[in-house]
Amino acid sequence: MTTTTLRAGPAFARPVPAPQPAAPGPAAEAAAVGEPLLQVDGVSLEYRTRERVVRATHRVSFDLHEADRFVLLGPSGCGKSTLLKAIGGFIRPVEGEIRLDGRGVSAPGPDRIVVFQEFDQLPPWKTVHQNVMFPLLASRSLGRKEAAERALHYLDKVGLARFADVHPHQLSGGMKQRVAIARALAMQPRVLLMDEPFAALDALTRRKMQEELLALWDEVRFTLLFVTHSIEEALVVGNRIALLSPHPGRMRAEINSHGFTLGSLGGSEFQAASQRIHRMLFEEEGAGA
Ligand SMILES: Nc1ncnc2c1ncn2[C@@H]1O[C@H](COP(=O)(O)OP(=O)(O)OP(=O)(O)O)[C@@H](O)[C@H]1O
Repeated sequence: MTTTTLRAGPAFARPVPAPQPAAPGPAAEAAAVGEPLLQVDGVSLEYRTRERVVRATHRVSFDLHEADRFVLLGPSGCGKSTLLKAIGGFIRPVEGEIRLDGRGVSAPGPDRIVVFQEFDQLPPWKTVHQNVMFPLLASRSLGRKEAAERALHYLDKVGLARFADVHPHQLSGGMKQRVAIARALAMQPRVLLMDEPFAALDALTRRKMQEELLALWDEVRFTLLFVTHSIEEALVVGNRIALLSPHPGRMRAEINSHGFTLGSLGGSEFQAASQRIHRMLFEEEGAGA
């Protein structure tokens, strides 16, 4: 779809139908041909403490297909990180189901790797190379020689092969995030989950990292689920964007955004799209979903 299509309201945003009750029964059998890679199906998530229950998301549904760059966009507290944790297998839905390749997700696994915002996700006593090798060895995915080769391959992809033998404290914030991305991609997950990975970077580095992520995607074509609360970042990084309403998060709309790139920044179509999303997120509160 081109940016021209994005001007047209109905094609730009597809309103989300009324929430359906959670699908009953066991997880589906093996993935059928053409079935989405990841299905989030009527998922409600809660935190339970002794005093109260906090509902983080309410009956959220979306599908991811191979090589999608799918963005979860919504205001602070709408449950984006919680959804990512549930897809990672760290939290179980109280209703609905998450399926990967047609099978219910019930625990963390090497097919779903998360890159976080924090710079301290790399053990400081390991070199960059050892950091990228570590999950490959810990999960027994590869032997030492193959893990070393695969790690170097992905370090090269993020432009850090020269830094293989240094320790994380010798790297800038952006470089540490590149190592975290290389480490995640080296596992060759079915879905790469990124939770505001560039939010702690300065504006210029953040833009550069977005550019590099897109270049990397062009080369590797991984499937990405990316969380952000930046409208601009969502439009640049995603080919599809799910808009979540404020707490508890519900699907407000899904937007097709693959006509935008970093080159679109500042352009009138880009600004119009940003403003429309802003209105959908904040001004039409209560009118949607
Ligand atoms: N461990 C927890 N215990 C209780 N409530 C929690 C916990 N973690 C998150 N919450 C609540 O769940 C809701 C969703 O939080 P979550 O962190 O998923 O939102 P978010 O959209 O990722 O926000 P942000 O953009 O600020 O990171 C919020 O109301 C939050 O206060």
